[in-house]
Amino acid sequence: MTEALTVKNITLGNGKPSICIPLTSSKKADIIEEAKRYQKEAIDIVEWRADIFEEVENHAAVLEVLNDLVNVLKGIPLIFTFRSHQEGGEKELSKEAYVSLNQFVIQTGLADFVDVELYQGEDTVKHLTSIAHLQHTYVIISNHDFQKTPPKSEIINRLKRADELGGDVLKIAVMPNETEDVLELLTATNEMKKYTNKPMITMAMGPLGAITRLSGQVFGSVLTFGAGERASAPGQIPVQNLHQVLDVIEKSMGEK
Ligand SMILES: O=C1C[C@@](O)(C(=O)O)C[C@@H](O)[C@@H]1O
Repeated sequence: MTEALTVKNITLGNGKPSICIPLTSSKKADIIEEAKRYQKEAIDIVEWRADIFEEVENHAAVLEVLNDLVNVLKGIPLIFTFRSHQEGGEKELSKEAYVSLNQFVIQTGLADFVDVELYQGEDTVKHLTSIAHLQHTYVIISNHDFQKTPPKSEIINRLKRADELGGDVLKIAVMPNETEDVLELLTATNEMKKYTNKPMITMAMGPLGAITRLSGQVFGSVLTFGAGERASAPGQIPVQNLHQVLDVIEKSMGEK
C-alpha cells in the first residue's frame, strides 16, 4: 500500500492521481503570468522547470521568482526542478553549480519538493536529500530516458535505488519505441509496489505512452504531468482532458 504524502492541501497517493503542471517560460515576468493563469485552474501541484529560466545561474534572480511564485500560487505546492540536458532538460550545469543551485533553493524553504536526478551520483543525491530533509522539503529522486525503455528489472532497480538514497517520491520517465515498452513500464510500476510504500511517479513519454499518464490509479503512479502553455515533455495531455479521464477511472474503480 502506498503511504499517502500530504503537502499543504494536496495528498499524493490517495486514489485519483494528482495533476501537476510545469511552468515553462524563460523570463521571470512570463513565469509569474503563467502561474497566475494556472492558479485559477483545477490543478494540484506546479513544477517550476528552472532549467528553462534564462537567469537560472543567478541565485538572486531565482529567489525573486520563488518568492513571487509562492505569493501567486496561494497554497498550491511547488516542485523545483532543474532538469539537466542529458535527462531532457534545456541546460547543463557543472556538478558544483547543480548542487549549489539546489542547495540554495532548499535553504530558502520556498519549494515544497525538489527534484534531484538519480544520475547526478550517489554523493550528490545523498547530500541534497539530507539538507532537504533538515528543511522539511520533500525530495523527488528522478530518472529519465528519452531514447528507450530499459527492461523491467532495470526500471525497478532504478526506483529501488531512488528509495535507498532517501527519496520521498520515486520517479522515472522512459521513452517507448513499441507497445511492449509501455507494458514494461506499467509492469515495473505495478511490481515495484511490492518493494516500497513510497509514492511513485512513472510514465512512458511520447504518443505511445499517453495511456501511462492516465492509468496511475490502476498501476501505482500518484501524479501525472499535464501540458501547460507548452508541454515540458513529449506526450503530455492537456489538463482538462486529464481531469475528465482520471475522474472516469476513479469513479469506475469505486464501483463494486
Ligand atoms: O520529470 C518530469 C516528467 C516529465 O518529463 C514528463 O514526461 O511529463 C515532465 C518534466 O517536466 C518533469 O520534470
